[in-house]
Amino acid sequence: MAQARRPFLKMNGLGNDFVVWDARDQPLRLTPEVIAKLGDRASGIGFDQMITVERSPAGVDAFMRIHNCDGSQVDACGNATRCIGRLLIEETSRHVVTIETNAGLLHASVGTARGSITVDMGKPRLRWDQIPLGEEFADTRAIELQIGPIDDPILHTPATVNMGNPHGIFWVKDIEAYDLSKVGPLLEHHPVFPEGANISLAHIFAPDEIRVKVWERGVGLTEACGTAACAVAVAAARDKKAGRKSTIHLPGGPLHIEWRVSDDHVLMTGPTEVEFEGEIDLETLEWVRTAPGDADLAAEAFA
Ligand SMILES: N[C@@H](CCC[C@H](N)C(=O)O)C(=O)O
Repeated sequence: MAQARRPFLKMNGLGNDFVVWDARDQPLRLTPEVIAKLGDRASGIGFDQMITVERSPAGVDAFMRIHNCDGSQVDACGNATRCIGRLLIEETSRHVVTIETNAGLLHASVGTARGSITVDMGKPRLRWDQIPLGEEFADTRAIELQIGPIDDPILHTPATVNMGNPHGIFWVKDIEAYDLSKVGPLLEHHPVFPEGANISLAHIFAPDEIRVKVWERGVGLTEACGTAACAVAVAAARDKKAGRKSTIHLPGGPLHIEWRVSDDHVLMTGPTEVEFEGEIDLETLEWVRTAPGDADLAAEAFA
């Protein structure tokens, strides 16, 4: 049966962008092929992740299903959790909402800076089989892995962290000195990461200030990755390279991360943006913008 035109929202967190469907009353399941077509920036809507908001089986505010733009389904997306948190906070007029994900229940709340949202991303998982890694490593702060010549590796001994999804973090002196679009795919699919991994280059340039560039699993280079920011902050604090609160500077802007001492939870704070509202014909995949987003509305207000 032909599906009617479906409304969607285009949102982003620091340029890490999403198409968001409200499927709470009208279920929506798209094939990986259709998701990949929609995600294509040349011929589709274009996004890093597709987020389907569904009714929560656990009975909390909503369930959030996450697909990368290659069509793969994944368990966690930090920036999208902030975006969905914002929508639910606006909808319910509450200060805190709970979002069910395949990585657990996450709480989103109004952040301290204007317009910002804080998400409690839960506890990082640090054991080799939780990340998961393909073989046993007693210490996941620096695992044996290198690419390039044995005696002069290009990148080596990453820290590994699971924030609901797997992350490998390489400490470097200059994140721009590497072509992450070349080494990223090799590392994402390295056999040491049986489920693949998001790969970060990280440089601590001042106390608790870390510059990060991310190659996202199932996507490629992105402007920002919330779970990577959390993973880097945890890896830095674990290794005493930084304190429990740090600012992670991504190409799209900064995220503030706290790895709370009292309960080991990781809190991520940063902005969200509605880019526009749209509608799509799911038969033909033709889509149109139907309403402006935050930036256009702000511009209109000052015109
Ligand atoms: N952009 C996200 C991470 C999305 C999932 C990731 N690509 C994976 O495959 O694990 C974020 O903000 O965390």
